[in-house]
Amino acid sequence: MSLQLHIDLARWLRDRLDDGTTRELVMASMLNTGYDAKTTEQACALAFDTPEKLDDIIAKQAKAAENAKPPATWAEEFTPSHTIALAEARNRIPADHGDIRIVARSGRPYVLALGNFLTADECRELIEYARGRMSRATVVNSVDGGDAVDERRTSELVMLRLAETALIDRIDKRIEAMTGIPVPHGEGLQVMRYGVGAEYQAHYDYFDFASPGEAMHLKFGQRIATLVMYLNDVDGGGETIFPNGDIEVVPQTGNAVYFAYTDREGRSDTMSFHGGAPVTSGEKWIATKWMRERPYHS
Ligand SMILES: O=C(O)CCC(=O)C(=O)O
Ligand SMILES: [Fe+2]
Repeated sequence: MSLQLHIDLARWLRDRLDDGTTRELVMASMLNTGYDAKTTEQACALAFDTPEKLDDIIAKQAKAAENAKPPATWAEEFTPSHTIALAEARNRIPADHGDIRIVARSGRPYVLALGNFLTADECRELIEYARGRMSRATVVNSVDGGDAVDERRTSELVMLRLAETALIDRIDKRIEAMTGIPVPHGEGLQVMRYGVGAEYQAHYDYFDFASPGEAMHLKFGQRIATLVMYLNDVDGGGETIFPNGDIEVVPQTGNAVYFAYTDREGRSDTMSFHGGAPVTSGEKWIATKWMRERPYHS
């Protein structure tokens, strides 16, 4: 049986071949990010022993992704399983720290740009808390050192636990109050820092049932919505982009972007394809909350 590689993993493996990362490091990195031993073994055998097959997969999957259309049975209007009900009727959402403002809306992809989700003080506190805890986001890159090619891929991150600090608890509860998605459905906040040139290539946040590397994540339930909070002003670039909707959200301290991508029947919306554009000047700090269809934490 041939291995089905998710396009993101295939591209990542291609990049590691290009930058000369060793097989051992690639394997360590995959295991570290949660791939099981068998998938890791098979993916590395494919990439390192038969790179032409890897390129073939990338070419085929890229084409398939381009052609991917939502199923014909979908209504023209996407109805996410979770919307922020208040946001549809009003321009402000009262919260514990003041009003969250709706800055922009899109029906499909379902996207809300939000102002004042966090206060400037909260952003500063979160950055300071995360700064000393950032891990080598990708083992591979940090070993390669800081050359320009590597830097494009390098973002540092830290996963924080629910209620790890009073501030994190407050933010998680604010997200619950705004979205109606209970705190235990949320993964721990992830804080990420991008330097100049760093980006997050366009992707789906939901997991692909067809991909063995991702299927394991589904046992904790599918992701249904994401909130990306911007913790600082970025001098240049770093927009969150939704190419299918031609939407760019500019990162600004305390603002956020919420997007929901699962309909009431559990189907994930391909229109939610999105990424973080390269930072061209300054740095970019975000905190991301991914939310699941059912409790992720028990
Ligand atoms: O960096 C961004 O603006 C997007 C981040 C993102 O897509 C994610 O954290 O899932
Ligand atoms: Fe994302």
